[in-house]
Amino acid sequence: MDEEAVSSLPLPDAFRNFLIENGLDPSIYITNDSIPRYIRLKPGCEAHLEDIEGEIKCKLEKVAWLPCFYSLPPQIQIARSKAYQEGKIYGIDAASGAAVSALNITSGDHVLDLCAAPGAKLCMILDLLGNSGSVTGVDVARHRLAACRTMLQKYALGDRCRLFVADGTTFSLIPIRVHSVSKSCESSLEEKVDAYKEWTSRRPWKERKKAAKARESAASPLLGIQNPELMFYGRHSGVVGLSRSELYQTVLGNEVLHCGYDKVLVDAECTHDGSIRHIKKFENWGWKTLQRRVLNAERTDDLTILQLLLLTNGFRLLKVGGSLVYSTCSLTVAQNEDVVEQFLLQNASAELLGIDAAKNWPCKSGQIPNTLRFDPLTSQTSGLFVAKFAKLSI
Ligand SMILES: C[S@@+](CC[C@H](N)C(=O)[O-])C[C@H]1O[C@@H](n2cnc3c(N)ncnc32)[C@H](O)[C@@H]1O
Repeated sequence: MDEEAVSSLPLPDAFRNFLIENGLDPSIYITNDSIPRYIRLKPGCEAHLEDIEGEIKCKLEKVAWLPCFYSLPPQIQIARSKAYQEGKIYGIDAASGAAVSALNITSGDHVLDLCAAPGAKLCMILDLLGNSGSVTGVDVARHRLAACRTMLQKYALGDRCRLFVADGTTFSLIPIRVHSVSKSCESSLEEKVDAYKEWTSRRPWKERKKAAKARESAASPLLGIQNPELMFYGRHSGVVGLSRSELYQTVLGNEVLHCGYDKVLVDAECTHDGSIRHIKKFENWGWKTLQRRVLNAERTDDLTILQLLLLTNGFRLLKVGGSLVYSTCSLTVAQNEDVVEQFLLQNASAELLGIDAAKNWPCKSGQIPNTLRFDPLTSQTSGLFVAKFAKLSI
């Protein structure tokens, strides 16, 4: 694409310069306004498809390469529809759906979602698990995780989920199956006094005060590392009946190799440059804010450090034989292939895997074989980078 055509794209200068500095071709965003919206139909709701189409007054096109996904024109609003309000459909980009599919979730898996909020991928993972396994969602941003909790409740998907406000680079809790093995022999009656009861949003004042106090002290660096804040847990998440010490039990050294998660998703914080819908929000907030808060070179250097730390900690919590998907909605090499390369250099037990299902996916290979890149022009989706790793025993 020649320079004139690039400069006529409806993109802010700061963003266009960022793309050029990172060797990205701005022409991939040319189809911007025609990229469809995607929804995922909750399993079991297929019979309602015609009613849903009637409600939103448009035909839903089945996405041939991704089960349960449908596309619709970008201008169609679904938020007011009954199907959306009743949780029969939820919005999730098809590339995000592919990242979750790459995890190959199977019945009974214990899954860790290390950057979970606002929670579209978490919902899909829970959908895929049905009445088995568990999901642990972690996010450092309390308000975003609160939105995630609301989403789980709306779609009635939270039964096997627990949510923690925590830093994913240091989060250390393993899936609850380990606690359930040890709890009968190790817990004293005294500990059981503070056993978790069924979760309710209407917690007594005394309990809320205690939680707020714990949060306050967690903010004070002088008082050392605090337990992550448990923000939500479903009835079958394994939390109900545990004492605090059982919930916050961590494992030592190599134990995690056997007791860790079966699957881990690290959908890392990034510059979001693959998602023009996200970038365009800065039209209202001011392009200067985009430059300062998102595209700033110093901040992106910090981001790549954070991404590597998140990937490393997610992998640490994976059991041997388990698999991890790393994704970002950035298309820069620095936040993707470079992070993957660094990670592989530092982790001899990590193997970069091919993604079988991807043979039919409308995406390109990344700069490292086996990694994938979705972009708006090639894929008719938001931009997304996906890499999958296995944990070997060494
Ligand atoms: C790309 S978004 C995740 C989107 C989410 N997976 C979904 O599908 O809706 C990245 C998330 O990482 C979170 N985050 C940033 N730094 C983090 C950290 N150190 N630990 C855990 N989460 C972090 C952000 O708050 C943000 O919610």
